[in-house]
Amino acid sequence: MPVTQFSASDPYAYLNGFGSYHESEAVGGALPLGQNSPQKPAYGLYVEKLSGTAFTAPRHENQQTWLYRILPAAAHGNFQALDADSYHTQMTSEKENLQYIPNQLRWNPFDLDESVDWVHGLHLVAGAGDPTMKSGLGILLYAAGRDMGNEAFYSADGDFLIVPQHGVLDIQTELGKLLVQPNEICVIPRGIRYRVSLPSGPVKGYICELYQGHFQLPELGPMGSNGLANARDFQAPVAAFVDDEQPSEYTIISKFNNALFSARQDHTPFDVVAWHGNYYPYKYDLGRFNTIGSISFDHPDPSIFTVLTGPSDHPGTAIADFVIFPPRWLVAEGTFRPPWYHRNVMSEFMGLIAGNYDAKVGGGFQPAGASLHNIMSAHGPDANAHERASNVELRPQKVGTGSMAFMFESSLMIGVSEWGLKTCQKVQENYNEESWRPLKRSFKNPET
Ligand SMILES: O=C(O)Cc1cc(O)ccc1O
Ligand SMILES: [Fe+2]
Repeated sequence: MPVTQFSASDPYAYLNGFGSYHESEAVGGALPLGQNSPQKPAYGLYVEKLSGTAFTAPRHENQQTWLYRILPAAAHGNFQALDADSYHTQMTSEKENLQYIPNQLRWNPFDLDESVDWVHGLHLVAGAGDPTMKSGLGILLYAAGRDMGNEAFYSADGDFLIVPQHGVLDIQTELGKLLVQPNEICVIPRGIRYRVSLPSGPVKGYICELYQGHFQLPELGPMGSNGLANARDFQAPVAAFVDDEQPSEYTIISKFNNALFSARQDHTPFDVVAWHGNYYPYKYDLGRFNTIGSISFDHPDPSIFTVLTGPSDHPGTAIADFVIFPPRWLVAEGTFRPPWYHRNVMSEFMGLIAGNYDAKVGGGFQPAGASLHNIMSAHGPDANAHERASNVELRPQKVGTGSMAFMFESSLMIGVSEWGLKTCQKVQENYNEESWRPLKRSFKNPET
């Protein structure tokens, strides 16, 4: 029975820091000193480089990791396309385009599916752009109830930002293990192979796949050098490997232009004994977010709640911002405290991990549900929330206790997949009618 060897006694030990240069070895002396690729690496390991940016990317953007492993990742058979009906990462089963519609959309909670594993539990619900052009993003929902077998999955399309809503993910990556539960998130950069087990039973949640660039921390501007998500709270795994002397059959599943391919190999892909670099998976506890808000008046833009941003080439304009609405105090004086009614030049896809969201008190936005307010689609508090917030006594108030809503906000127009619009059967037909039609005129024209 192969045994996983870790670099520390705790299999879930982590290295702290966002965008840091880390190194980790599960066996002392596995990392070469003073060079990356010695003629004879220690212990007969192979050296492999994993690039996260172009070789020539400027230093401040450059991301790469050197792996010291038992066999190189290249040692596998040819990839074969999987039957497209067996998975749900494409736009439609007929491979048609996403549908772009200006309606406000809201989904009832998505179901668990105990019959499938991580890979087969991925469902593309919405997106924009094209992984072949390295532009845009995909929004996926996952629901799974089975451990992956002797399999490893990677996406060549983009970085997965995973937002668990229910259940624990035990993620064995090439670089080590991550245990991720609701109210935490993790990012698995493209190319990194991993296998998901479910130690607490079925899981479901949301994924933002960034086809373009990588997630980074937002600028803090006049806020100064700390606040929001602090760099030291991001955690990368320590090196952990399986020393599998007997040949073992493994399947590698590749997500490539949203289609899935599989290849066989006769050795474990989780054989990285040591690594060093700044291209690695990481997790973050949303409870550590240092929430900042108005201490005078008016409702600030939700950008103050940005955890991570996937920038476009235009400064300040994201392909995907990951924004959270954590428990917080509202103290603004003389202010309508929930979000204003608005039309946004960006698209807003929202989900709810737990609790409720203060802008929607009608009950239709539930944990494991979602909403999409596309570019310039008007939205805001529902009639009940408006009524309450317009009349409430403005004492300091703690909102969102036990709650966590989030938003994937994108400068791109978001299309919805056939699965998202029809197959999932979760779209609320009357979202718009129930939320805003009940709003009454209260205008009293002083001229008449
Ligand atoms: O629409 C929403 O609920 C998200 C949102 C929240 C907020 O506080 C300000 C703007 C915004 O789009
Ligand atoms: Fe909004």
